[in-house]
Amino acid sequence: MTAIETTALSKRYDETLAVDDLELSIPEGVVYGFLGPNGAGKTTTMRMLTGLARPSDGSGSVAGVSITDRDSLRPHIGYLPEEPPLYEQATAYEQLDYIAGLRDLPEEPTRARIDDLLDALDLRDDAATRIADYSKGMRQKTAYIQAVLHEPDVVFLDEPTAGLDPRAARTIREMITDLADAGTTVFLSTHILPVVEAVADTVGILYDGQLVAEDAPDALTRRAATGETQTLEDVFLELTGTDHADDAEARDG
Ligand SMILES: Nc1ncnc2c1ncn2[C@@H]1O[C@H](COP(=O)(O)OP(=O)(O)OP(=O)(O)O)[C@@H](O)[C@H]1O
Repeated sequence: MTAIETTALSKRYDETLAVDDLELSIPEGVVYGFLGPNGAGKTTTMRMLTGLARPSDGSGSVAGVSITDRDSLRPHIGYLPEEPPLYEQATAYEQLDYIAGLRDLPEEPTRARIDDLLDALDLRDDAATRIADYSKGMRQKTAYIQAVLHEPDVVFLDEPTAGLDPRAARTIREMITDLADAGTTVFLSTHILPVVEAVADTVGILYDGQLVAEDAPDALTRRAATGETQTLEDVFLELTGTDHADDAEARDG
């Protein structure tokens, strides 16, 4: 089964066509690196795929569930947004217990899982401190645990390593790979290209709401004509540079 499928998925905000006829077909157990310049439509896409924004046109399904059926979608997905919703007055323990309760997770294995994840991210010693007193990285770790706690089929991660120290960033990269190895599909949006190079099976590049490239990272960076290898950054800059901007201008008038 495909984990994420969209057909002509589009989102318009007044004059702005934020996502334009997006076609995705992402198999289960894949890490999909979703790249694009600022304003390309990545967050809008993720908000549609997680049921938080209604498509203007087109359709999509995640884990076999229509993205417009938000209640049915919820147990199947986890989402780490750019600005995660956390209760400032709660401790990480309280926050994660609360989320576990909302999701009706069984108490005992969930508590052990929370401890394991807190340990892995080196947050257990601070788990009884109020989130209001956390650093950006500590918040990010809490939000990451919140997104994967219920072992969803598909996880959407927006800049998961933002604000993390190198050790924590590496742990998250390893966790992403482990998730995919266990059959979870990871939809990863980040501007940190080495993270994508390290973990993604497939890379999609969004520009002006449209998918302008999609392939395995090594296929994207290999220049078929010359046999040379480019970096992912070279490919990104080439595909989202002035040539495409001219195309987009010509298309939109
Ligand atoms: N709620 C909204 N109302 C109006 N326009 C919006 C809204 N959300 C996004 N947009 C517009 O849609 C376009 C795509 O925005 P989006 O946030 O999806 O981009 P992005 O690729 O996530 O960018 P970044 O890398 O900067 O996070 C932008 O032109 C943005 O101004």
